[in-house]
Amino acid sequence: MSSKPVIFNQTSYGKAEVGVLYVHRHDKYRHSITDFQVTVSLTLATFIDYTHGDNSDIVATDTTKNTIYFLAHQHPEALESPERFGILICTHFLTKYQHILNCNVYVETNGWKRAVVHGKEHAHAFIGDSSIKRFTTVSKPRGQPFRISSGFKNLKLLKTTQSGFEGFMKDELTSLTDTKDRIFATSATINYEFNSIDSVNFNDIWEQVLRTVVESFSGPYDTGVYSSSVQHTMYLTNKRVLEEHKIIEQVEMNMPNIHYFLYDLTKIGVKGNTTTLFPAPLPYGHISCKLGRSVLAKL
Ligand SMILES: O=c1[nH]c(=O)c2[nH]c(=O)[nH]c2[nH]1
Repeated sequence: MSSKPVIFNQTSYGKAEVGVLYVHRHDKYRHSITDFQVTVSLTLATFIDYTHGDNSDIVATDTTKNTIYFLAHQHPEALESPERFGILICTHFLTKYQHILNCNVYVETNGWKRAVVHGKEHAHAFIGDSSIKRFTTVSKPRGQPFRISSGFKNLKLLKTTQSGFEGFMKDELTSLTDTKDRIFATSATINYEFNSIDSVNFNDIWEQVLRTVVESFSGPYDTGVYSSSVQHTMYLTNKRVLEEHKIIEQVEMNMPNIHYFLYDLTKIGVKGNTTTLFPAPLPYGHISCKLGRSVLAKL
């Protein structure tokens, strides 16, 4: 039997879902806000906390929470994007404590839009934009470059035509029939990984990726574009993201196929219903696609 000591290399701990609301006061009445939810996870070089109940190396999760608020207060310029704030937090912990081997920061943003009053954007009143959620994961192993992946979740998309599903495998258990025209509804998630973070404008990239996902799903504003499957639409979207942004190394999408079906009105004597549908209850089709730059080059 080997006498090698057991190596723990998978430990991490920290503070989860720390809510930070920062008020940027431009003047007495005109303000803007940043609203982040931050989770920090640290990995230590030592395991004495786990193996011996010795807490002397632990940076308390309470201290981690205080640090998040302190850094937001002292460096509001870093709040311009969740990525910059993640970089700041990682840099702080790895600089201050040599026994921290890895810092991982996950930031989710809560979106707020200015309230519109009498047709004008309000100076300091906001409306919660609860649906689409921007997120990022910033991690920094000691001595290695930053790893950053970003994206959004919960982007609700629906189109009423230009979607079909035909030619799939049929066997004795198949009941689905081919269709050239169906509703395509989803709640999209995208997560893209950067290959470099030098002089990246994270906000611009995020806006552009969002635009690409919406355009790729929708097609031209008047005729749209035909989707032969959720799979194909996702692949084309990922491909476009990689083609448009050389700084993105790989991209992963998740597009559940949320079903809407025509309601059967013949039961109550109405024939030829083509307009009135119901959202099908669970289950839904779960479909994902990850595409890396090196794979794309070979296709
Ligand atoms: O776009 C689709 N992909 C599938 O794999 C699938 N399976 C299914 O039942 N409907 C659909 N639609």
